[in-house]
Amino acid sequence: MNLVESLLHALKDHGAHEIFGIPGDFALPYFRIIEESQILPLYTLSHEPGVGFAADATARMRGGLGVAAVTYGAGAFNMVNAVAAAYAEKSPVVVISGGPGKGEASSGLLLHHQAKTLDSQLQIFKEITCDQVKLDDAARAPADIARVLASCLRNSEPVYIEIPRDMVREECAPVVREAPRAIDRDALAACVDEILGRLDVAKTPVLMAGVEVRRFGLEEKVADLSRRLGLPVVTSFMGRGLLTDCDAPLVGTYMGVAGLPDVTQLVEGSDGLFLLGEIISDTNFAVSETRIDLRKTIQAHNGQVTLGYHMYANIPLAELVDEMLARVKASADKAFSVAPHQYPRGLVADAETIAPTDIAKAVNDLFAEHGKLPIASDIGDCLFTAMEIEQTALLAPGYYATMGFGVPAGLGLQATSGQRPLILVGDGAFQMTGWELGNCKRYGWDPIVLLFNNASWEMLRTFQPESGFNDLGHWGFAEMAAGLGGDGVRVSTRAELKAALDKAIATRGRFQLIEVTIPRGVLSTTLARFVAGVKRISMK
Ligand SMILES: Cc1ncc(Cc2c([C@H](C)O)sc(CCOP(=O)(O)OP(=O)(O)O)c2C)c(N)n1
Ligand SMILES: [Mg+2]
Repeated sequence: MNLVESLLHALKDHGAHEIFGIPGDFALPYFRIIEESQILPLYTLSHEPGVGFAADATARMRGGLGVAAVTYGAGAFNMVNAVAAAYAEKSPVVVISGGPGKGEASSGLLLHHQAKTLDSQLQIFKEITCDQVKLDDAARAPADIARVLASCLRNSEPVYIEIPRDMVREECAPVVREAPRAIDRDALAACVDEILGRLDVAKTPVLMAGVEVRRFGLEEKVADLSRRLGLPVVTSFMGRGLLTDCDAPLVGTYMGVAGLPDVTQLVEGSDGLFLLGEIISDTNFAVSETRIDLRKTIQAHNGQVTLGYHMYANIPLAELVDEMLARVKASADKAFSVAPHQYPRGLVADAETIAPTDIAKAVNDLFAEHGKLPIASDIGDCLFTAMEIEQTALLAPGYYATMGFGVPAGLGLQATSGQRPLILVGDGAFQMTGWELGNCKRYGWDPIVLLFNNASWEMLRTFQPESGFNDLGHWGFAEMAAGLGGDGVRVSTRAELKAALDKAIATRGRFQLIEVTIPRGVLSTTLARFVAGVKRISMK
């Protein structure tokens, strides 16, 4: 077996299901082996940011590893932002880059695609990955690959693998998975004792499920644990979509001043807030009505548990949840029932213009009639609108907040799960990566795309209305769909929106782009609450 085949088998063995990529001359040799070996399916896209976002989405949607394959220099550097997003949001993406062969590295010439030194790329990716390797020694390669892929899964963070292009066909032994790292069982037991003790004395304990619960495949177990403990469950803004298909007492999404008052009160009034797998970020906690004293919370994330002023190191989330389940038996007297939140429905299909919350109503009506679709959302008001849509699987960069994620993530979602996605994207973000829809026809993907066209960087305008640079003008997105291989329609009234969604859900095999004209300055209910809340807090 050659070195690339050994890597591909290892990727599959560690949970990769497909590869997204764009080749280059430094990558052609290893792409050839991907293509001829058929070990993992390869999907090529048009721009490396899309490759990174799509690979990230496959890991978020299905678990396991996402794989983004690129060429050296221009390709890899083009993907830095998407990998940074995956790192920030703890998504296990394996970055594979072709690289200069060992012979050419010593040619004394500056190589094309080289930035500063030949190692600059590796150095830059060290800042946004948890482990790295350059496969320049076939004898060492199996152990190096095992180490790096184990790091990727253990930390749920991206890793970087560079393949010198003259190494790809070197004979290489199969990769043997690293043994799981041992943990201190006594420390784990003491930690669980302390957590259960804290929760037991709390009058209003609450469990907040964060993204690590999904990343480590723990949703069902966490739902079971919350029922046994009799804890109401909320998700953070980033964690929206978690536990959707589980039998958990899920109250809603905590968004501080921008969220539902009863959820905000439940979280901010709790004397036992258990943050499980949560990223302690500003988008999750900075807009609290009453500042949450994080020192009084129980925080389990990044492989450690913090209670008050002390911390238990090396407590993997999966081990913690398993140990708690082993200690807490089901107890009917702690059963906790939650009145399901009523999301807006019943769009009036009339000649009125469309507000983002009308879009949420139309989608909720569609879900009620045809069943739910998983959602991939970009950032902007489309993501705030997603908070008004029924709970469903949701992929979105809710913390790192990069634009451009939505469309490629929807393609990755459909490629890895086979499910038809609903993509929510603003006009500004669509201008960045929306063109990846042109790849749908080759692969038979047929997302439904709701393009929120307010002809503006509206989120920026809400905070700086005096700036004219937020005006984007009207692009004819609907007319462009046909040229990209899909169907496009522009809608300006609520009746047109309903008709367009009815047609889209009934049409398979071609992407359906619905360009929704939204009057300038009209925000979703959630974003309006967020802006008012942030302004109110900033004046305190
Ligand atoms: C890659 C990238 N570039 C710039 C930004 C800054 C930024 C926002 C965040 C705050 O940093 S929100 C926003 C405007 C988004 O416009 P659009 O997609 O049309 O959505 P909407 O009109 O609903 O705002 C920008 C430019 C970003 N988040 N990501
Ligand atoms: Mg916009």
